[in-house]
Amino acid sequence: MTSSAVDNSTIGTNIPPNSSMKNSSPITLSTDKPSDHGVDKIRASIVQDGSGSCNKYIIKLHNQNLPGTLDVQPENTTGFNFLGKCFPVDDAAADDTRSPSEISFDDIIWVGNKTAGTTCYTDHAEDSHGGEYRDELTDNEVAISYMIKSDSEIVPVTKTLIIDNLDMLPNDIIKKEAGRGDGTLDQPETNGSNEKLAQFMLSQAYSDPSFLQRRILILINPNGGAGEALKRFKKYIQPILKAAHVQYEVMETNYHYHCLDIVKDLDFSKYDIIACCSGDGIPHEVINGIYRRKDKVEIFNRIIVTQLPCGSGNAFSLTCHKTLSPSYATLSLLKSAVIKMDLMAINQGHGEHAKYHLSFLSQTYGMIADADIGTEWMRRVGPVRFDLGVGYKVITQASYPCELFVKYHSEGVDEVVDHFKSQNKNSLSNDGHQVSEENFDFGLPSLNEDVPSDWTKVEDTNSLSVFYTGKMPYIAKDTQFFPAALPNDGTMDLVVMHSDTSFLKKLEILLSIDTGKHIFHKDTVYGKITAYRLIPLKNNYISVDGESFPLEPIQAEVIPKVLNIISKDGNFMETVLHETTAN
Ligand SMILES: Nc1ncnc2c1ncn2[C@@H]1O[C@H](COP(=O)(O)OP(=O)(O)OP(=O)(O)O)[C@@H](O)[C@H]1O
Repeated sequence: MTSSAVDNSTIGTNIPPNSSMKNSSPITLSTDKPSDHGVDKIRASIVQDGSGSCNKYIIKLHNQNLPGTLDVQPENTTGFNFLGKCFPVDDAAADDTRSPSEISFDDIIWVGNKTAGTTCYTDHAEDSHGGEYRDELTDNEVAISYMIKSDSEIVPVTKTLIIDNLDMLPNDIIKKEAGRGDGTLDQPETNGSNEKLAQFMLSQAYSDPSFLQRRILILINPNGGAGEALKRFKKYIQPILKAAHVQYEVMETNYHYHCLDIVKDLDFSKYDIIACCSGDGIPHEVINGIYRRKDKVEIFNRIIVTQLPCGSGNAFSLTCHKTLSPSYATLSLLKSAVIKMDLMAINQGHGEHAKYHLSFLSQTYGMIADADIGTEWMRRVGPVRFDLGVGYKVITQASYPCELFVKYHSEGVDEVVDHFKSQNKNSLSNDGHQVSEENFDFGLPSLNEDVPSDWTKVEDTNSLSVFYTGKMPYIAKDTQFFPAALPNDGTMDLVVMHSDTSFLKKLEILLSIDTGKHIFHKDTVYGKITAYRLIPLKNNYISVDGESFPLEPIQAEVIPKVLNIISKDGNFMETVLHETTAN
């Protein structure tokens, strides 16, 4: 286990943004000379951002550009391919428009009133902190760590800035000398130290600077991502955590389901965030490990669960951090606020054999489960095994008979779109909802009883090819299986497809899943449901969050707002419905 301690003496607390800087323009005072400490110092001004970004200020550098692109090789961090579509690197980097002559507060991850060494990323994460060189800075100097682009990822650097326009900062940050009567000011001074300057800058960098106090447990599945997970952590994630001076511990999983054992005995009071450096399998285990504990209510109410994408399937990160890049996801972890997410309670067996699990992502039976779990033996051919599996099943018109009952919330795509429009804007903020024991008294009937009368039997399930329910819109990159999925609207999304749809139409539907437009196809059943029961009638597979579950009757219901997750911009990744319902 490795750990890194927070240095509270150099981390500021929240200062409400002060409006006294409105309409200010940069004024360069050129009073301080860069000192000869051997630490790079950059002259800069804090100015209002005219670009229309959410941040009020940016830092303009004088006569010096940011370090150029660092020589770090990109990793392939993609999820699995879907029908031959392969995207080797994440789009986040392609959309990245950092300027070499300014620093956005969005990129600043740490501000200190003492230097913390000049940090430059190296391949060896342990070295990336630089020497712990510390030095008092003068009144208008601050040390910052910020992110710069490096190929398809971002990496942290630490520099000292000499802020040249202190007189433009809010009044409570600096002490301006009494006016000389002519409306002009003498050279401004800070209130005795640069601490408030650092705090002010931190309040611009973080919507809530207390995010830096969140204690993180990193769970790494070293086997994840074809054995690359640990390397990805060390190369892309750990340097950022260190540069941000956050407190974290690292634990590795040593065997299948080890995470369940870790969580069983974990002292959760030591952490605020559980960050899974893995695929979607480890978050599934963390959530179920918590569910099995007696103190689950207390834990669910306090702990945040997130993923830093290091596996082969990283739908959690893609949906919430909106990226498959470990470094961009880590930046999102540091900066983003918490929202509540619904989970799904899964039941198999009845009476004394009844078993319950929680699912955060999806459940599937039919062609998708067959192409995923049924091709495990082809694992060595890589992610393309899934494409081959689906292709084969489409060509052979494979059907997966079952009985299916659902409790509809919105039936058909039109109702779903109406619901999405009404909910998308107002269901997202964290309204302080608290989980209670009642949330875990599931309302599902026993599996040996009939379903309630307000559930609907889905027709033609003898020719079912796909049954898929999910809580997150993306199941992989460019695979918007559930474009109407919302974090906490109390529903899960349902897709059903049939094998007797013609080959060409089926292909058309499957090829439009990348844009989410398959839901508008008349041969796709799309709805929002609050519960379902599926009775499989064919020897096949059931997959829950990508894990193989017993092939036996299964039922599920939504448990609203159980899980604290970190979500960039407070919402799930945009889908086709954000475009079609925008106005
Ligand atoms: N050290 C380990 N050795 C073998 N399996 C492990 C180990 N640690 C965790 N696991 C198991 O690996 C499975 C997959 O984990 P995860 O989702 O993190 O990785 P992944 O790369 O996305 O994997 P997959 O391709 O199998 O979905 C989980 O079921 C987990 O229990």
